[in-house]
Amino acid sequence: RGEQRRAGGLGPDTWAADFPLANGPRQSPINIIPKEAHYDPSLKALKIRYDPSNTKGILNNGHSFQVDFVDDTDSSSQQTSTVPHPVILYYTTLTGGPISGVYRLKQFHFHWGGSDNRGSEHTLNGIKFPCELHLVHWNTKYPSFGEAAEKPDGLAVVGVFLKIGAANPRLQKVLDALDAIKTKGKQTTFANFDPKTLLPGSLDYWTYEGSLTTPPLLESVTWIVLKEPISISPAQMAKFRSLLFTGDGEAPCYMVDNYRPPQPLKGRLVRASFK
Ligand SMILES: NS(=O)(=O)c1ccc(C(=O)NCc2c(F)c(F)c(F)c(F)c2F)cc1
Ligand SMILES: [Zn+2]
Repeated sequence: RGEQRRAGGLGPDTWAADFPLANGPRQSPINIIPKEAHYDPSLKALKIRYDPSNTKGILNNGHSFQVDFVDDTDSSSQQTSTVPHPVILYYTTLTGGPISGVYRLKQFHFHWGGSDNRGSEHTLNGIKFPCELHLVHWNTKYPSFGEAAEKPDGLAVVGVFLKIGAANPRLQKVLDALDAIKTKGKQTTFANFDPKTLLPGSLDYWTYEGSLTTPPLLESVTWIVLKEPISISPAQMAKFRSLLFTGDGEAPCYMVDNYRPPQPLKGRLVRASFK
């Protein structure tokens, strides 16, 4: 895809000019070779705890769409103009796995291709999946996501592969909201969505130290990539591909191929939570 335009910016091959981290020592995504991963019996099971009241909205951000969660306590984010909300009692949190401490879910989003032979960011033995889900969490030892994004242990992203198969009923609520956020900058309300319903039966994972996969490519992500994919049907994939990179009034450009290809491992260890 090289220099091919991705609306609102140029492709991954051009990022190094403005973001020198693009050629850094711990960039993401990577190609995962299961046979070269090291089983680590000290890795704990992932624990995800979800509070249904946490979902905030769904947004077309011009390079993907994301479902945002309430992840801060300041009143502005929870008070509506008239009715004050009770302070959220607890958040959607990730603990266990390769991380220590409590990480809070901020948003989830996807990456996908223009056809079923590409779209995922991580690859398995060089194989690309048509789509990949990212659940983005930040370490609550830091005051905010923005601060955490600058720290080497600041973020944890759970990656889930999607493979073509039967229609996935768990995706339907997300898909139904896409008509309202077709163009860049559009957002709509989205309530009571349990992100745990998007996870596969097994929480076996590979983990390695990496980065954000879009600029500013910050090297602050502990990646946790699940071994078991979830399914998505061709019709559901087509719905993702009907979104636009472009804003209202711009020449329309379909939101496809919003993935960064695998980056050099540079000596990093990939650990497996399973034999
Ligand atoms: N594909 S992925 O690796 O899962 C990924 C996850 C999150 C972001 C993100 O939040 N970007 C905007 C953003 C930043 F990149 C920051 F560095 C920051 F501090 C922000 F507050 C912020 F919103 C980018 C890529
Ligand atoms: Zn992502």
